[in-house]
Amino acid sequence: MRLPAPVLAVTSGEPAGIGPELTLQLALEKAPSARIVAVGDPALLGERAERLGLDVELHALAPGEPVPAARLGVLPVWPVALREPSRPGELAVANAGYVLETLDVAIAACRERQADAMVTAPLHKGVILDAGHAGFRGHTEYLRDACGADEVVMMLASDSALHAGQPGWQGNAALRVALATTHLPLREVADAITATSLERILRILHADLVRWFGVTAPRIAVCGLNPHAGEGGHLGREEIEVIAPCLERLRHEGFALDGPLPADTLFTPRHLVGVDAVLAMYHDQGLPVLKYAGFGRAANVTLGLPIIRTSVDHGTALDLAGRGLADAGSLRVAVALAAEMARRGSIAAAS
Ligand SMILES: NC(=O)c1ccc[n+]([C@@H]2O[C@H](COP(=O)([O-])OP(=O)(O)OC[C@H]3O[C@@H](n4cnc5c(N)ncnc54)[C@H](O)[C@@H]3O)[C@@H](O)[C@H]2O)c1
Ligand SMILES: N[C@H](C(=O)O)[C@H](O)COP(=O)(O)O
Repeated sequence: MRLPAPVLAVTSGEPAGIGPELTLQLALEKAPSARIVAVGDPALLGERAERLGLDVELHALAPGEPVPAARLGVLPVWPVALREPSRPGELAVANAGYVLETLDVAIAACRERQADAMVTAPLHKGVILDAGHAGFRGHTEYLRDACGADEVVMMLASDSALHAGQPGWQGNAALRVALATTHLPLREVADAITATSLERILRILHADLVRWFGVTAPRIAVCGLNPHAGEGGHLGREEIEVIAPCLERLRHEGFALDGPLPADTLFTPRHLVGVDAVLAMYHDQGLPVLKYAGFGRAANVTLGLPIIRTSVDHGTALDLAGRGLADAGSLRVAVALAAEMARRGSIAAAS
């Protein structure tokens, strides 16, 4: 069955960061896997294209106008107006509302089936908080709330094809790291890991590995929270009181779960053999490993949403913005992953 190329709404992210220039590069792909529509300010994108000498023609779409087939050098745009002009590397609180509006446009388009998936270029959490959007934590949490989901799971996945070819790589071709907690101060992490939250997260991770990644019987390795997974209770009791009982309950339902394991050795190549995903207990337990193994060659995906959302594995890189130095590799992986997920979704819906 030949399906039409999926439509991906790509939010161009923090206007002072590298998001706009990376988004423009998508129009220069010779073999695009999807129909891309950027969400952002056409004047901003035009200014960045000119500054960097990128030969991209912007095509602002009118409301209801269909997203055209991909054409080299042409970038369709769903226009959102900047609140004030933006300069590379200079954050402006006035534009925080603009960034959030780009997300709202993409979320609505996915929910109304005008887009098959959304892909997000990086935003700057600090400037959104400085602008007064109290409680903002990141795309993941914003999407959870906007879509009315009880729980979502952040997972970063390295691109297996690109990754396996890298010199020196000895681990699994693909590494997937999901998080039990996301953007929380470390001080709050232990209290946030409860039997209920952990069980919900493992159910979402298991179901979405099957649904979106074609893993028939996922095997998930689960990190402990404390050093050496608590050293038998001497270095913390969360493993004994919360994590292990939760894993045991789910094993009775047939889940293939290893752990809780000491995170330092779990992430060694030998222990990752046959593992489909690792569940880390917090952001900086899991993501440094993934980023060490494949920064710029991995994508972030939000599991448990009613829509498809992927993102880059990096931030706004204000130091590189407007200089043409930013690597678009992760955005390409995020686009390829979203396109693949959209195709899987269409095939499942058609069968
Ligand atoms: N998906 C997202 O929206 C996302 C992801 C991560 C961080 N962030 C946000 O970005 C902001 C800045 O975060 P940070 O400084 O910790 O991380 P960062 O990823 O922006 O920068 C870290 C380092 O990596 C480099 N780098 C980042 N992206 C690169 C690219 N594409 N090509 C080449 N080099 C690149 C930067 O120049 C810098 O040296 C923060 O507000 C953070 O919350 C957003
Ligand atoms: N935790 C992500 C990372 O380090 O790559 C990043 O902060 C993005 O998170 P959101 O997708 O929730 O914005």
